[in-house]
Amino acid sequence: MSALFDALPEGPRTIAPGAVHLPGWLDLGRQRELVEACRGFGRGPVPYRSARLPGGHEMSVQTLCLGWHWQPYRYTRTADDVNGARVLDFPGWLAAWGRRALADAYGDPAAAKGYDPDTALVNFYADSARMGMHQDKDEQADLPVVSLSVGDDCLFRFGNTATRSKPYTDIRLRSGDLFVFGGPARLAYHGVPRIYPGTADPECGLTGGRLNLTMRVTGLTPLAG
Ligand SMILES: O=C(O)CCC(=O)C(=O)O
Ligand SMILES: [Fe+2]
Repeated sequence: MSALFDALPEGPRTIAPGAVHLPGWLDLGRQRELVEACRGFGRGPVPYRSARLPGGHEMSVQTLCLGWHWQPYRYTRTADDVNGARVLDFPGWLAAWGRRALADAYGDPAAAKGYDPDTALVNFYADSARMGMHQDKDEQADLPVVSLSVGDDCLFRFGNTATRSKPYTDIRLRSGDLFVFGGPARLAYHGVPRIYPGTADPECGLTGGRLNLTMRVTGLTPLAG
């Protein structure tokens, strides 16, 4: 296990082949660092916003993107549904966290070494925000998604690759938890049916709500978009 991060209070839990939950992967100091970084991203050229779905419905989470801008359901370099600005570059330190996450989740440092995420979606959930069951399938690469959570606990529902309904596993994701899904679980449906307000340790850097960052490999070329 990495020296940069505290020893895990519980070991990794395999939820499905390719899907691993590592409770408490980020210590409180790292959680605060991530919160601070995400606050800083919001002062960048593109603010957090609630994405609008093609049917007109606005998502209840507020999202900011790094590297590539995601809008339902595609990636572009500029935030065309916000203010047209180019999103911030994907930070090198975050890619390093992603490699460490993969090494810890799968116990395969060699495979983790080549992981080079080029986009991240940072989601902020207020108390009543939620995210419906969906697949992360706008990427053109099949490399794993690395998910980090800080702030209030949530109910995270991790399902199967065929339908948005059962069978699924309900997991409580807490501040500092890492969840990785790749391989046969890469296209599994997942969602966040609820947040548990007031459950975060204020020392994590967030006094309310939940922050989740997922990093991914788009498989898009830098000249596109
Ligand atoms: O908030 C989470 O834990 C999941 C977020 C998610 O599924 C997404 O951004 O695609
Ligand atoms: Fe997702």
